[in-house]
Order: sequence, then C-alpha cells, then structure tokens
Amino acid sequence: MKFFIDTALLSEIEEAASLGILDGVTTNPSLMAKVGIQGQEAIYQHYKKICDLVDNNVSAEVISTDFEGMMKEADALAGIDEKIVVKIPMIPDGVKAIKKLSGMGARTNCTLVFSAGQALVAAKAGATYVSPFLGRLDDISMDSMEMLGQIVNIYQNYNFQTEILGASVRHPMHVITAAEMGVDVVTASLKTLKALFQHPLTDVGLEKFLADYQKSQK
Ligand SMILES: O=P(O)(O)OC[C@H]1O[C@](O)(CO)[C@@H](O)[C@@H]1O
Repeated sequence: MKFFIDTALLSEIEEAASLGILDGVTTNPSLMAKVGIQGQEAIYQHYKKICDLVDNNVSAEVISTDFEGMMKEADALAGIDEKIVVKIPMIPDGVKAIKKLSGMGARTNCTLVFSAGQALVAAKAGATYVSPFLGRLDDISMDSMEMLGQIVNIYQNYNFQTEILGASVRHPMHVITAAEMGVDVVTASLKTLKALFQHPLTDVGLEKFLADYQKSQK
C-alpha cells in the first residue's frame, strides 16, 4: 500500500518524508488556502517546492470546470514538474478531460468520488488514480467502507489499472480496513500517519527493556 500525505504544509511533508514511508502528496484548493498560498503564480511555485520534497506523485487540482479550461490547466500543472498528477473532479467535463489526458499519457487523479458508479466511470476513462472520499461519506451516515469494498470488487472483476486512492481519511482504522481490502493508496494527515506507528504496549515494553538494561549495567 502506498502512503500519501494530505497537506500543503511543507514542514509536514518534510517530516513524513523523513520517516521513510512516504510515497506522495495530495493537495486540494482548500489545503492550499489553509497554508495561505494565493494566486496562480504562488500556487504553482508552491507545487514546485512540494515536488522537491518527494520522489513522485504530487496531486495538483484544477480549478476550471469546463473541458477546455481543464485541459489548459492540466498542461500548465504538468509543466511544473514531472511528479505532478493532475487532479480532476468527477463531473462530465472532468471525465472527458481524464479520457483525453490518459490517451496522451498524462497521469490523472479523479477526485470527489462518493460512489462505486462514479469510480467505474473514472476507471473507464483511464484515470491513473480514483479518490473515493471516506470521511465525508461517514459524516452523512453513509457506509464508506461498503463503497470502498464495491470499488475494489468492480476493479478486480474487470482488471482495471486505475489505482484506488482512499481519500478523506480521518483515522487509522480507515487505513487498516482499506489495507485489508487491498486498496492501493491512502492519503492521510500527518497525525493519522503517525498514529499508525503507535501502540501503548510498545511504549510500556520499550520502557521496561531500557530499565532492565540500566539495572544490568549496575
Ligand atoms: O474530507 P477532507 O478531510 O477535507 O478530505 C478531502 C480529500 O480530498 C482530497 O482532495 C482528495 O485527494 C484530499 O486532499 C482529501 O483527502
């Protein structure tokens, strides 16, 4: 399973990369706004800084909602760095753009996916990644794990090459259940990624090993 970090904060990306388990970064307009990056030029410069921190896979989202606009933006975003994956919303013009871009060999991430049907369409269009949103479905009392299971089954049935990227991940159990299903990638906050490392018995056990070592040295 690949781990992406879901942030535009450079310090968090650096910290996650230093742990040695990071495979990429996802951002979205809300995350860019959160770190105070405004205006296209500043946003593109920030993407470049993010690309310099990781080996591959930096999802950068288009703002346009029409086919022509998305194609233009995709070209500009892909021009920033070869690590950029163009993130495109699951709307009819978005699907058209994904189909066109995949035919041109460009990598895409189909975002704002909330159903198995939408994921099926994204795969048919040739998206590199499909991003089903887990937490936001749970927030409206819908079963995100049921949707994720459906997507895994459908993709296996037809051997689709589109990778499933669990997004809107809120806690470690989202990651673990996704991993049990064989989901390809998750994108999560630094907090959630670090929570995967933790277990109280690890801390207690380490404390005891170190105390026993100290005693044996006296
Ligand atoms: O519900 P949240 O936590 O805002 O997450 C939204 C998700 O959308 C994305 O844009 C999809 O890649 C991610 O950045 C994020 O995981």
